[in-house]
Amino acid sequence: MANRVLIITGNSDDAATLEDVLDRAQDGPFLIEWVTSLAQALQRLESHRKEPIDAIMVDLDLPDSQGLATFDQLFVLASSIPILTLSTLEDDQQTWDAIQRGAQGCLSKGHFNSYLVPQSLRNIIQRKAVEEALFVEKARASLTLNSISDAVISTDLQGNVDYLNSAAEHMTGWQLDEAHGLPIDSVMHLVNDKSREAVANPIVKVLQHDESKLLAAGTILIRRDGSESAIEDSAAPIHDSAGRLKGAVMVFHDMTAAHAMTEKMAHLAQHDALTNLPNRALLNDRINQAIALAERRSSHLAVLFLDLDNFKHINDSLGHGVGDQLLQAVALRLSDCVRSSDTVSRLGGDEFVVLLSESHSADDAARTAEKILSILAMSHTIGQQQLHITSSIGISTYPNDATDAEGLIKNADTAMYLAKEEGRNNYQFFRQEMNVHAVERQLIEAHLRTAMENSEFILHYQPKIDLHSGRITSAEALIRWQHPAWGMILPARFIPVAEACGLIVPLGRWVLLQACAQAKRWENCGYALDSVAVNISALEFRRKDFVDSVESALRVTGLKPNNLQLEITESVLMRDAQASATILQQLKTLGVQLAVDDFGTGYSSLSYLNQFPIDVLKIDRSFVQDIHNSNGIIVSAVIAMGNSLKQRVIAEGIEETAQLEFLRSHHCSEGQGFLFSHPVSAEQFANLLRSGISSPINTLYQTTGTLG
Ligand SMILES: Nc1nc2c(ncn2[C@@H]2O[C@@H]3COP(=O)(O)O[C@H]4[C@@H](O)[C@H](n5cnc6c(=O)[nH]c(N)nc65)O[C@@H]4COP(=O)(O)O[C@H]3[C@H]2O)c(=O)[nH]1
Repeated sequence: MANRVLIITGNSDDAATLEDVLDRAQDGPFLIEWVTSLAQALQRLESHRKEPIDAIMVDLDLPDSQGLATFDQLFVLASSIPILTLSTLEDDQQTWDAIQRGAQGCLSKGHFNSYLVPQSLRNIIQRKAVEEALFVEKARASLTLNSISDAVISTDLQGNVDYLNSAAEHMTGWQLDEAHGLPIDSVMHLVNDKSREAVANPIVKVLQHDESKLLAAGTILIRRDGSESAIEDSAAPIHDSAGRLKGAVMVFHDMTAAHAMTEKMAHLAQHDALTNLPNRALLNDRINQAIALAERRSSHLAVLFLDLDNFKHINDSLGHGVGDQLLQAVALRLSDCVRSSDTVSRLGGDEFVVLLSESHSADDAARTAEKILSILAMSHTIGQQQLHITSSIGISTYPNDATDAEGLIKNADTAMYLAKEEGRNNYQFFRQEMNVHAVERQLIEAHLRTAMENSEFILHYQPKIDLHSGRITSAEALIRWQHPAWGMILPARFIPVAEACGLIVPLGRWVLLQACAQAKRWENCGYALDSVAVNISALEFRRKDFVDSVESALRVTGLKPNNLQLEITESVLMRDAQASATILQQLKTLGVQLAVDDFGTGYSSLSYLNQFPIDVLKIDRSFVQDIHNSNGIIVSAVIAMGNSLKQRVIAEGIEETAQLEFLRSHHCSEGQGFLFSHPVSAEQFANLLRSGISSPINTLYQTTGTLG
């Protein structure tokens, strides 16, 4: 491609010679433009962008400008174009000055006809092009280095800093011009994060061994202002084109945020997000560590499995927000109950596990469990509400109950279930036979699921007797499970399982329907029964559709509401007395009779009892059977209370004539128990209705004469 050359000279001979030599040049082709004055030259350069000039040849002595002033003015517009001055030998100083100011060289007048002229011109054009490319390359490198987030710092062969990019300036606190020439160690002060001892700069090692080096892990860079950041990366040698070592460069970046993020991720992986307590994974680690320690010291440890009683009810009725806050409050209280060497963890839901890693004896664990029970039972203020909650705890110990984390947790869980069955708000130590119990539960649950479809349940009925007339007043329906292989199973074995897995709801509906239908059949046969009584479990009682299901059973069977008695245990009623009062009121509106079962065992608040629309109080069997030892103090007090509240009192579990005599003499109106009859099938019950009760009661009536 032709190179465009601008010749600026007032001397037409010089111009002609130059044009001639360039025209003939083999290094060409050249396109020549000739102007005679500086003004014309400047004018031409204005349009340089449109038609670029590749080189300028200028005589500094022009008609309108002389000497270096000519060069200076020209250079303002043509700094990127290589310029050769045309001079005489006498102009030596001026030529030198022009080169100092940016000229690429000079051509001596009198030698313009030489083949060296086009050659020199070609050389300076090429050199300028290379310089330009280098400049662009350097600008690009500089821009890139200053816009990356990695810090880059380089040194010469002696390890003195010769470059820092912006990120390195920011991270070290040193500007390039301040750091330039300083030893790398004074600009980058490195220490180990743990030992705080100085760490050798990898640049020094690179210069010693002429090979790349990684920065030691855990290196901290101390900035000029004393602040610190964790850094990571490597250093490498810089070689010249001949492969000689010229210096070293180090690239590094701030790991502080990444380290913090890693730590946060590790924390999240091992902790429960809601309570910030260790989760199951971390708990397992801690238990395994504690076991290893206990093994070396031949000591003990204990695992407490804790479950909140009726937490689901709080969650369902007050919302998950309140439930979450309650769990957080429980987490805090639990943490306050134990030593710092112990671990409180949340497994999920309302299940917590406490590891007592320095439990010296079972008594230690029992004391902690008692402390936890009483501290959690204290009221919790959540927002505007005062919440009351109890908990059930199962305890397993190492090495007695299990020798690994999984076994200890599992056995404590099993013991916790027993604590629930024992009436909640208590703790139980694991015993090996509980495992048998747990396996049995699972088996029962599996069989329960098909028992309904296979019609394996039947109802037995136990008569309630008017203790003054001996008449059968009503029947209590009691469920039995006739398992094809296991035989007759009593409710104590399967009702708690059905309650725990929710099967009690369909089962309870079936009982209600069957009992109402049977009562209606007896009514149709002309048997005068006041009512049939049905036991209602906590889960059924709290269901929103419970009142509807009672109403539907009455409608379907045609039994009058007043002929149905619902027995609800005292502890179920008292668990949330206010809510219970509402449900009882709805049932009362329906017209059914309401009885408090197991009365005396559930710590009733008498003020509530007074508000409940209760018809019947059933004195728990344990009090009746204790009449002999306690002179019947509780029984007589309950009878007196029932009479004053205008509630009928029924005594459960009458087995002995002496008990019957006591009850009658204290004006207890009704009773049931083996003394009169065990629970019997519907047919046998019909026989009883026909023939009446043949039991010591009749003898009693005969000997005492009058009734009531
Ligand atoms: N030692 C002794 N026991 C006597 C005597 N008289 C009656 N019993 C027993 O005492 C229990 C009375 O029922 P409960 O207290 O409501 O206690 C019931 C009740 O809580 C529950 N249950 C029974 N049927 C149902 C049902 O259909 N639904 C629900 N939710 N629970 C039921 O199972 C519990 C146990 O029922 P059963 O095994 O049938 O046991 C019955 C009955 O057989 C006596 O003189 N001495």
